[in-house]
Amino acid sequence: ATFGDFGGQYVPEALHACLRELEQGFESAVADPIFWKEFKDLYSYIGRPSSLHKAERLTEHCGGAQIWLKREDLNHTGSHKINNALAQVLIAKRLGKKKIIAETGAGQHGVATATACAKFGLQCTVFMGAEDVRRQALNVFRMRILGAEVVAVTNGTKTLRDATSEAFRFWVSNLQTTHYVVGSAIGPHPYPTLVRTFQSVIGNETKEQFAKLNDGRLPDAVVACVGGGSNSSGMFSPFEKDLSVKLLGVEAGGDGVDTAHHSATLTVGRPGVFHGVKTYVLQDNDGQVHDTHSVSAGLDYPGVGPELAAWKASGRAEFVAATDAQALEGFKLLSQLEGIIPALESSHAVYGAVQLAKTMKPDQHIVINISGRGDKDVQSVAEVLPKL
Ligand SMILES: Cc1ncc(COP(=O)(O)O)c(/C=N/[C@H](C(=O)O)[C@@H](O)C(C)C)c1O
Repeated sequence: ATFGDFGGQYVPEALHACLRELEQGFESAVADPIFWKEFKDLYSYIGRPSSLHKAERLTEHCGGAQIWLKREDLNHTGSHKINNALAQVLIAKRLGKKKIIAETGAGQHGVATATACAKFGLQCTVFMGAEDVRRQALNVFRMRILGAEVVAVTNGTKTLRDATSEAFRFWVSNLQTTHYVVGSAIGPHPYPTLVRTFQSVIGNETKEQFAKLNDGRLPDAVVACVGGGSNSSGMFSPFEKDLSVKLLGVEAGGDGVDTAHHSATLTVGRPGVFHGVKTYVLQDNDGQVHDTHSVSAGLDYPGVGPELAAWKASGRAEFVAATDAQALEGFKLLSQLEGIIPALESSHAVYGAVQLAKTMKPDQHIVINISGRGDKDVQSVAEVLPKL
């Protein structure tokens, strides 16, 4: 399946059989009411539906649109990652897999996968760049306490792209027994479709909750941060056909998109193949993939989901970048105006939404997806707190 010119399976022959098996497992699961009942039975474990409520003081601060918050940070384990991890582990069980592997950067996806494996009794190994092991130590402790093995990956830049490459290398030689739970809407088909399908619980709930609170109407804009693209495609996809709803994705502008230190793949990248899929990539003129930077580990990735690349190409969604400093501003605003400490990843969406809200009228409405909570980040923010 492709998304316009994007998507596909650019992988070695060795992976074709297991991707076909996964595609069949995914399609039979989504067609099976028993699977959806199993998934729905997990809602009380996750804490679904996550709440949608007004951000009164943030709205007042901006003096423009009414701002609403979709609280994926309140899910069990602290982010939206649990939605996809649980669904993929259910599918792995239906495929008779005994072992689960995952990659992680911020550690949230690793914790979500370790949690799902503890819940369903599968062996779990998480690959994590050694640099990320250092900067997200809290989540490494959590993964280990949950019974997962954490493999610190020391080659390359020791961050997410190396962890993902290592996870694929391990998977190729363990295909029969192992399912790779990919953490974002990236990778070869069927992963982008599969991950977006399970994350679209975010946008579907938002649409229903907002209508109930606002006489059946739609919001005027929905905003989400963009790393690999799972929380954004999950929030955007249910609104894709509602053309009156603006879709705004906020990427990691790092030290500035005019510098070499950022992860703004859709803002300044261009079409290419990366991690098995045709999408947008941050690359130089010879196609060498750039090293990236972001204050948030979860957005620190040179690729992005092919569905977002197609929405950029078609103009259905708009993408902007927020720098590290602007994300820290968003982190501070939500903490001090709403009493909610957001993940640094989500802080990018807060900043982008605040800028947009200021250009809109008080009778218009914006929903921000708060993809995760900031406990994991308070240590690194504390270092820059005086400047906050
Ligand atoms: C709280 C939070 N918010 C947003 C993101 C960005 O991931 P997407 O929603 O897939 O764009 C993340 C991404 N976290 C991943 C992780 O925890 O491993 C990330 O580092 C990798 C899966 C890409 C996140 O943790």
